[in-house]
Order: sequence, then structure tokens, then C-alpha cells
Amino acid sequence: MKRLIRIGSRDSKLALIQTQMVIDSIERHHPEIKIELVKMKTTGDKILDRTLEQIGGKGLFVKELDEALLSGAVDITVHSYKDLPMILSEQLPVVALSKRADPRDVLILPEGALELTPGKPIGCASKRRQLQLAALFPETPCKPVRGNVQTRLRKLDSGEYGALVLAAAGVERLGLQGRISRYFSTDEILPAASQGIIAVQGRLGEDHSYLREFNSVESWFVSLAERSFVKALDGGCTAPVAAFAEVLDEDLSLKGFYYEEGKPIFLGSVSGMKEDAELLGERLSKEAKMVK
Ligand SMILES: NCc1[nH]cc(CCC(=O)O)c1CC(=O)O
Repeated sequence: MKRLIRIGSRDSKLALIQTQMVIDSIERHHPEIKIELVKMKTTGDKILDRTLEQIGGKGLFVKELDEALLSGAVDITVHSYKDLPMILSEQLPVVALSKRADPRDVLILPEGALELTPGKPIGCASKRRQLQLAALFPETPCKPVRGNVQTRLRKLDSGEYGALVLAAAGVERLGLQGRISRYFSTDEILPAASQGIIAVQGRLGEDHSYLREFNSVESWFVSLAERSFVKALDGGCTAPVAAFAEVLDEDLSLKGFYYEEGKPIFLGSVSGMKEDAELLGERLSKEAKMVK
């Protein structure tokens, strides 16, 4: 008898592709495990006519999946780490992180367009992107856009926007890299904490050793630094905070950005030993609070 592991995933195309990456790794390395995929619709997927800030933040993408984990309906769930709240239930820890995909944001133009259309807004879903784009394209306003990546692309191609800014990771995983017209460097647009990293959540105290091959140790260091910066500054998930860390040999460098009421408040960086990732995030947040 094979051990059965039920994996919960959002029902969007990107979520299912990411979940399949986890499944592929388990199947390749652990033939003794049988996997069952459980697809779920979340509140965040169902309500599309309001912004995330209005309906209560990114947590709405995870509530149903957390409940399925707690009730035992599934054994692990798979998320984009950047969509997970900074504070997680102690009962439902993150048990594995993927290797990081390209952490950058990208610009996508309407089908056939070669540049931004004067007078048309850039569609972006977060304050983080909106505020950083204002510095890059002072002439072009941003307009909120919601929905999954394909929905946003449809809105772009129907003429509502002059361009769209999305995470490279999602666009590439969907096989849509051909639509990318420009990659923003992480200095131009600092990414959201843990952008490009897939997180697997499980129940406390259970055996998750079958995820060892999927897991990336480096992703733990960088996301710990990024998330401790964001957590110390705010706690909420829709606040205009951006953070990006990189590991080089034993060292970790972290860059953090903080905005308030549409104005940049703080941009700074720290570096130190990667084992001090969490401390480095907290140290940078203290600097940000002093300016604030
Ligand atoms: N907020 C939605 C979301 N959550 C994760 C990704 C992309 C994949 C990733 O960043 O890991 C996206 C789309 C986007 O921001 O363009």
C-alpha cells in the first residue's frame, strides 16, 4: 500500500502549474507515495469586482486552503509565497520552499503594440508597483487591475490599459514569456517579499521529508530576511512595502523599500551573514522606522 498524500491547490491555471511542480518532484523522488490533487476555489478568486484592499487583503486566497488543511481534507497546500500572510498559524507551518524563479517584475504591452499608448493607464494590482512605476513613468498613471494573470492579459488586449506589470515568475510559468517586452531590474522595481518562490504548507508535527528534494535552503534565507523586514514594518499584506534579498556565498544582502500615503519614505539596504537573515530584516526595518 502506498502512502497517500492529498495536495490542495487553488483552481487557477498558475496555481495548478505550481502545484504540479511539487507533484513532479515527489513522484520523481518518492515512488512510494501516491498523490491526490484537490482543487479549491477561494474567496479571492470569486470576488473580482473590488480591489484586494477593499475585500480584506491577500489572506482571502488562503483561507479555504487553510481550512482544508486543518480539517484533514488535504495534507499539504501549495501557494505563491508572496500571497501568504506574514504571520501564519503555528499549526500550519511552511514545510518547503521552491528554488526561486526570476524575482523581477515585467512590462507587458497589448497584443501588437510596440510601446506605451499615450493617455492609457498601466494596469497594476498593488500599491508597491503603482508607486514605483510613478517614478519610472511619471506621465503615465496606474489603474488597478484584478483577476488571475490570464484575466489581466485579456483586459489588456481589450484596450483598457496601455500596459500591464506582472511578476516574471508567473508569466514564465504560464509559458507566456513571449509577451514580455521589458524586464525591470530589481533596482527599478523592488519585488514583493518572496516573489518567485513557491511555498508548501503542512500540519505541525507531521512527516514532510518527501519534500526534501523540492526544497531550496537558499529560499529560506532570502525569504526570512525579506519577510521579517515586511512583518516588522507592517504586518498587513497589501501595504506598500517591498523587499529583495540575495545570497552570495555566506553573505546575504537585503534591500527594502517603504512608502506611506503615496510617498517614498525609506529605501535602504543591509548585509551580513545569511544565518542572521531574520535579524537583518529586523535591523533594516528599524532604520525604516527611524525615518518614518
Ligand atoms: N498576486 C498574484 C500573484 N501571486 C504570485 C504571482 C506570480 C508568481 C510569484 O510571484 O511567485 C502573482 C501574479 C503577479 O503578481 O504578477
